[in-house]
Parts: sequence; structure tokens; C-alpha cells
Amino acid sequence: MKLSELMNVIPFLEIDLKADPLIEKVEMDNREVSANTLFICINGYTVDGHDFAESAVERGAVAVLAERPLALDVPVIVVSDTKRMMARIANHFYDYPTKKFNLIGVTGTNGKTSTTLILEHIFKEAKKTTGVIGTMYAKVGEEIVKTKNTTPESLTLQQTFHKMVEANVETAFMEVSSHALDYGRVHGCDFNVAVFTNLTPDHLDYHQTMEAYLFAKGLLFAQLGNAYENKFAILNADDPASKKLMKMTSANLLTYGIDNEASITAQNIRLSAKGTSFDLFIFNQSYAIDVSLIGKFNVYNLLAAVASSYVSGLPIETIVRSLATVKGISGRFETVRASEKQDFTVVVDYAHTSDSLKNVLETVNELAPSDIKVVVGCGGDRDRTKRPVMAQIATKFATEAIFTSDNPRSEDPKQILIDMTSSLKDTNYQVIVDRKEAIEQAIASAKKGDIIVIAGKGHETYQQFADKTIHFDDREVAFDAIKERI
Ligand SMILES: CC(=O)N[C@H]1[C@@H](OP(=O)(O)OP(=O)(O)OC[C@H]2O[C@@H](n3ccc(=O)[nH]c3=O)[C@H](O)[C@@H]2O)O[C@H](CO)[C@@H](O)[C@@H]1O[C@H](C)C(=O)N[C@@H](C)C(=O)N[C@H](CCC(=O)O)C(=O)O
Ligand SMILES: Nc1ncnc2c1ncn2[C@@H]1O[C@H](COP(=O)(O)OP(=O)(O)OP(=O)(O)O)[C@@H](O)[C@H]1O
Ligand SMILES: N[C@H](CCC[C@H](N)C(=O)O)C(=O)O
Ligand SMILES: [Mg+2]
Repeated sequence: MKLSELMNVIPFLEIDLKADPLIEKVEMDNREVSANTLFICINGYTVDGHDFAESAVERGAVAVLAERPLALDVPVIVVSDTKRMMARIANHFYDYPTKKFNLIGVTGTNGKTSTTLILEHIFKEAKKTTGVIGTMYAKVGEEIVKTKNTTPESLTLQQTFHKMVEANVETAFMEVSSHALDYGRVHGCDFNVAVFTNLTPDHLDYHQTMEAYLFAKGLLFAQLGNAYENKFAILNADDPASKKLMKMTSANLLTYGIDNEASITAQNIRLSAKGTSFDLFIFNQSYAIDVSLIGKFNVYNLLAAVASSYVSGLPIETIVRSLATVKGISGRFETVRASEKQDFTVVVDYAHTSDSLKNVLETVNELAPSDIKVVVGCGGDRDRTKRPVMAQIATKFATEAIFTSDNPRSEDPKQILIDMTSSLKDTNYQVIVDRKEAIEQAIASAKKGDIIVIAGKGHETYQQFADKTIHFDDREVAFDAIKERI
């Protein structure tokens, strides 16, 4: 496509293009540039992309989009906000891919990955071709693509959607993070369904206040479109934030919940260590559900997934049937069993917020009257306000807590642990900075019947420090420690 055609998506742009080169690629990273590329300069948090424009041209960029004039031998188009324009350009370049399939966006503090993966299962059981974008990976049909962000920036996003169109994907499920909404990474995505899971404190380093955090989540509902376009907002009736989100959208509404009145509800919930049973009520029809997922919080995820599948046109009988085969989600309430002789339980869970940690520990408490040990830490370069709160929850809901490192990133691991424990009144804890040692100690000292919850890193297979990233998998470390003991 010609540069002039791409530039048409920018309103009121008055440029006199002396050359109108063919654009075959759009990139924001000079290292990815090749012949006939349009290079977009993004002034980032770490570095300024404008500094790489010259190198991009040397590598084959034939035009540059920038926020200031640059002395280059190729056309330089100056706009006030390159990031915002990048979303439009990406959308046009990849021919508006999200108009070509059903797109379900899931936002909320906790439960996004779980809900999107339950959705993937339901749609696959209904024999649909699916796509997923989220924390663990992006998936185009069966092909897995590694991702850096839960919700990638617009260029990668639209490129991935384009691949989904080529792979004949019929429905895609996407986690939409508050950062992505605030940055405008999803501008121009044509969502058919937007799902809200819940809102509890997290990312306050970025958003500063809960109001600002809610506002960012609300942007998904604000950009959803209208009821007459058959768009649906799926809201959690048990979360007070839903009342505000309702006002931010003109789409159709469908609510789900357990405690408050809702269109889709679960009643008579029975929790066990093997799974969960409940009666699903959907517009006064009821269905008996038996799933292998554990915990009340997963009932919410299931209800959200049922609601989104239903408004996407899947028959309720198909949806209900598929729930019987929903599998556990990697790193979410995942048990580690290394030997027949193991007489204690080890659970690895991705709880890295105060609310999710409380949910997991409450669930474990409900399941068995055992002693609970929790091994947990808090990530560096992330919301500091959650540190003392997570520590309080750990000592309150577990018999004993071992506080350790999560991903310290650029921070001093010891300081993070001081932030967690300095105002703690309870004394049923110890601090072991090294995560491997902490897990080994918890397992070595486990008594018969104990439950050990290793929280915060779930599916992650690495640990990030200021100077290095090492391979680290809670499940592997736990497995080896159990073997060592038996
Ligand atoms: C704060 C933040 O969101 N940063 C994002 C941002 O990075 P940045 O601003 O540091 O980018 P940069 O490195 O300064 O680079 C600026 C520009 O120069 C270019 N560049 C850079 C180096 C070079 O050699 N050549 C070059 O051309 C880059 O491609 C870029 O265009 O742009 C990057 C590329 O899109 C993102 O990967 C990165 O996310 C980082 C990794 C991050 O941690 N983000 C978190 C806060 C985040 O977004 N999290 C949410 C999920 C949270 C949740 O699930 O709860 C998410 O959606 O992931
Ligand atoms: N609906 C829910 N409500 C509260 N807690 C939940 C819910 N679903 C899952 N959790 C807890 O939160 C943890 C993370 O779940 P999940 O990965 O689905 O969330 P997420 O929203 O994708 O998180 P992230 O923001 O890191 O992408 C789980 O391991 C579990 O402890
Ligand atoms: N999406 C979340 C994941 C946090 C996972 C936890 N293990 C940590 O590193 O803090 C974030 O980037 O804030
Ligand atoms: Mg996620």
C-alpha cells in the first residue's frame, strides 16, 4: 500500500509528499525494520524511539512517523501523538481484522486469563476456530506465540489479529489490561463482547487511585459500541464497580453473579478439593454443573464465560456440555504431586494481588481443616501499597507464612520484604529471601495433612532480578523438594 493511503487515516493531516513510497511493513522497533518499512517513533519509558529513526532508515525504512521534524532522506510525517496514530495505521494496514471475527475482551483485576481460557475451551468444544491473546501467550488457532505484555501494543495486536483472519479464526478471546486501555493499545478494536470480572486494588503505582483504575477499565465499555450493533457488556452483579461501568456503555447489558440478582446465576454451590458443583440459572432455565475447577472465584469465571458464549450465539446445551470437560489452568490452583507417599498437599497459584491471595487461602480453608503454610512475595517495580496488605492476609488466613521474593526486578529483594512485614502485628511468619530455599523449607517441614500454598508466580518459568533473569518454576522446585523428602 502507498504511504499516502496509510496517511489518509490521520485526520486533518496536511502534507505534501514529495515521494509516495510503497509500504510493505510497519514497525516501531528499528531492529525489526527491513525494506519498504514505515518506522513509527515512540517516545517510551526507557528510551526515545526517535533516536533510532536514522538506523531504521539505514535498514530500509522508506518513511518515518514522528512527533518532531527529523533530518532524514525519507518522508518524515509529524503528528502530535505517534502512539495514538499507530493504532489507526496498524488497523488500516492490516485491513481492520477485528471486523472479521467475533472478539470478546475480558477486563478486571483478577480472572482474565482464567475466563479467556475457559472461553477457549467452550468454543473449541463447539468446534469453532479460536484465537487467544493474554498473559501466558497469544494463540492463533493451535499456534502459540510468546508475548511480552498481557495486551500487546497496537502494532503487534493488529498483526496478530491479521494472522487470526488468515487462519480463519471465528472467535478470539483477549485479556484487556488497564495499562493497555490507558495507553490506547486497543484503539480501533471492534469488540463484540466486553466482560468485566472484578475490581480490587492493584496497579496503583500506575493508576494512583481506584477511581482512575476503574476509569481505565471503563474505557473498554465506552468503546464497545451500541446495542443496535448487537454488542454486549457482561457485568459482574456482585461487584459494585459494575454500576458505574453500566453507565459507560450504550451496548446491551447482561449480568452474572452469585449473591445479587443477575440474569445468569449460580446457586447451591458445593466446593470440594476435586472440583465444584452448582446449579446454573440462565433466564430461569436451570442446569446442573460439575466442573474440575476449584473455588468460588472460579464459579464467577465460569459464569462470565457462559454469558459471553451465550451472547455470541452458542446454544446453551453446547455450553453446558462443554463445562464438564474444562481442564485446570496452568499455574492456577495447580496441585503438585510427586509421589504416592506424599501425605500433604502443595498448591501453586498465580495469586499476586491481595484479593486473589485472600480468595485462594479462603478456598483452601473451606476445603480442609488443615494447617496451611503459604509461601509468598511481592513483585518489584509494581504497586507498593499491596505489600503490607498481602502480608496481613497471609498471616491472617494461613497458619504460617513464609515471605520470600517474587520477581524483584530492579528493586532490592530485602527491601520488598521489609515493606511487606514492617507494620505486621502477627508473628506467625518467617522471612527467607531466596524463593527456592523458602519452598524447600515449607515442604521439608510439612506435616501429614498440611496444605502448602505457593503463591504469586503460577505459570511463570522465570525469576527477574535487577541484573539477571533466571529459570525458575515453582512447580519444578516444589516437585524436586517433595522427591527429596520422600
Ligand atoms: C510501562 C510500559 O507499559 N512499557 C511498555 C513500553 O515500553 P517502553 O515505553 O519502556 O519502551 P522503550 O523500551 O522505551 O522503547 C521506546 C520505543 O523505542 C523502540 N526501540 C527501543 C530500543 C531499540 O533498540 N530500538 C527501538 O526502536 C521501541 O520499540 C519503542 O517503540 O512499550 C513496550 C513495547 O510495547 C512494552 O513491552 C512495555 O511494557 C513493559 C514490558 C511492561 O512491563 N508493561 C506493564 C506495566 C504492562 O503493560 N502490564 C500490563 C498487564 C498488567 C496485568 O496483567 O495486570 C500488560 O498489558 O502487559
Ligand atoms: N474471578 C476471580 N476473582 C478473584 N480472584 C480470582 C478470580 N479468578 C482467579 N482469581 C485468582 O487470581 C489469580 C490470577 O488469575 P488469572 O490469571 O485468571 O487473573 P488475571 O486477571 O489474568 O491476572 P493478570 O492481571 O496477572 O493477567 C488466580 O491464580 C486466582 O488466585
Ligand atoms: N501482570 C502482572 C503480573 C504480576 C506477577 C507477579 N509474579 C509479579 O511479578 O509481580 C504484572 O505484571 O503486574
Ligand atoms: Mg492474565
